Amino acid sequence: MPRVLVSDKLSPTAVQIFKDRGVEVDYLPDLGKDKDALLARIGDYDGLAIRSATKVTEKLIAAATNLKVIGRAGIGVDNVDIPAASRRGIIVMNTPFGNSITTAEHAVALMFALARQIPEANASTHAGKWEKNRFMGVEITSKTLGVIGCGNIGSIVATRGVGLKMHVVAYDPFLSEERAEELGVAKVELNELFARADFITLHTPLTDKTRNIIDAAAISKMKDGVRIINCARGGLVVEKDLIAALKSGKVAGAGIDVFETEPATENELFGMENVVTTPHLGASTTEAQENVALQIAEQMADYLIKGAVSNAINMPSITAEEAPRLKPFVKLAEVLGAFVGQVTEEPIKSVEILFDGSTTTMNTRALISAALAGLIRPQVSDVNMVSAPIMVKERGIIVAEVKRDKSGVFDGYIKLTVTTEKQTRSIAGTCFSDHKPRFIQIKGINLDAEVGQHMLYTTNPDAPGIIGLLGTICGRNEVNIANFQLGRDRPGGNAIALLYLDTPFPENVLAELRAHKLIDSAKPLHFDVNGG
Ligand SMILES: NC(=O)C1=CN([C@@H]2O[C@H](COP(=O)(O)OP(=O)(O)OC[C@H]3O[C@@H](n4cnc5c(N)ncnc54)[C@H](O)[C@@H]3O)[C@@H](O)[C@H]2O)C=CC1
Ligand SMILES: O=C(O)C(=O)COP(=O)(O)O
Repeated sequence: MPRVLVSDKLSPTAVQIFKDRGVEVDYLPDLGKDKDALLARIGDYDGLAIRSATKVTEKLIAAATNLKVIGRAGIGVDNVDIPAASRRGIIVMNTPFGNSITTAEHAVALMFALARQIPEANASTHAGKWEKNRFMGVEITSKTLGVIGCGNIGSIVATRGVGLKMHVVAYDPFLSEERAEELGVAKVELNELFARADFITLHTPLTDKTRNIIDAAAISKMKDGVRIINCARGGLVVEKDLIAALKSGKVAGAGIDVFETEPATENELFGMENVVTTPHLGASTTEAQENVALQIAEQMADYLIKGAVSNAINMPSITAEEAPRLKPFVKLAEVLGAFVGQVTEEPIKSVEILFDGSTTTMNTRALISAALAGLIRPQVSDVNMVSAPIMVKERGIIVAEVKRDKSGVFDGYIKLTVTTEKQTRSIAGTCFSDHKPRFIQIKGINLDAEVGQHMLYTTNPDAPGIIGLLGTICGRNEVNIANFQLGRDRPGGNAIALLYLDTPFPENVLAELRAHKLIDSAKPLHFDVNGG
């Protein structure tokens, strides 16, 4: 039974779902804050369910020897070292929509709180001061709202702004003109947004590109008296620059939910009159927490129990519906990769994966990941569909995908072509209705070979005697041949033989075989035909 640790505070719904789905679960909501205790226990778990308090560092991942999936009950995954997780083959998934409305509403709430100084007025009224003349707000109607990052949350904020009769301008390099029009916002460049906005709200993920997007230089381009709202991530705003601008009056107010360092218990922003702060509450509503807890538990259980992948950051999605059709082709892609990976001894420069006919309509991203995993497994044993693309990229290997209409007798097939400094190798295969992978072409030579756990691959001149030679050697060494396939490019030309054996071909007989005049090369191959 797979075992999951919940190390942040999640709705009890998650725990119930894990139990109902047959996943053992430990709910330790404070463990995420205790780095050492988490490190000591993480090795016991197949899954880790978190929010933003648990920091999944490279060190934690190294200790997580059984971990297969990290589930973020929420959106931002900047607290997870994704490259480290990917390298270890651990899937990282989130719930990209579950808390977006709630977070957008929090941004709007902070905008109103700033415009009407509600927190200070509230504190003053509670203190019995009745300072009616101290508080003078601004209307938001007809003001310009600048949205930086117009994805799920930003676009909800934008439409709320439109509904509140604001002029909304948005900066997002990935926002299309059509989508902007649909939302009723003007798509602008960042400097124009700075120049025009009365309120600026941030909704980008924290990445190397967005870090410090609001610094002193950016603030200097803004209108005097601008108000800034950050419900995304602390690192987007340089806090010391914001504080200086608040002190000088350049920025009239800031609504800050997220901080450079969290938990934020000491911060110069605290106590400033024109600053409204909340302790990372963007996602904290009953509705959102119910949504994200339910979703992450279902997604993690789906993966751990059925192998279905949804909302993964580092792996293509595989739906529960497509999984059965895709599975044999994932295996096929993997054995094609494994074939080339085992016969290639020099560094690989590029890989082309061609999808022909019916395979073009499949989840080719998943199939490419599987082919790459098979390809590099002979060099890095601990690799899977999650880690293969990143490892291939780290090795500087260029990967190309080609799709084409049905071109031959097969309904569809996959062809892998690998180029090294010395040569180009290709292999093609398909699956028939028995769902078993078959090699249909090697080095441009057609054949029809079942894939077995133990195989022997030889290249040889097309000449009489090869079958007898291989049969005799196998017989003498008590290796039973389950299947024997031959192919050649032309009579008397280049030929190949592929033997499917019941046991591994003995290593000590290889030298003898390779020395024979009928053999150009001989390579024992191993395929994981049952796993995965
Ligand atoms: N305060 C809180 O409790 C919460 C905070 N968040 C934060 O909000 C962020 C945004 O969430 P979603 O809208 O769901 O993400 P999303 O991925 O739907 O949207 C992000 C948008 O930012 C855009 N973007 C990326 N780089 C950019 C750049 N350099 N400049 C401008 N735009 C850029 C993207 O094109 C995308 O449209 C999350 O990454 C998370 O960090 C999310 C939920 C709750
Ligand atoms: O979903 C997100 O990105 C959030 O920031 C929400 O964080 P939380 O789950 O409340 O710790």
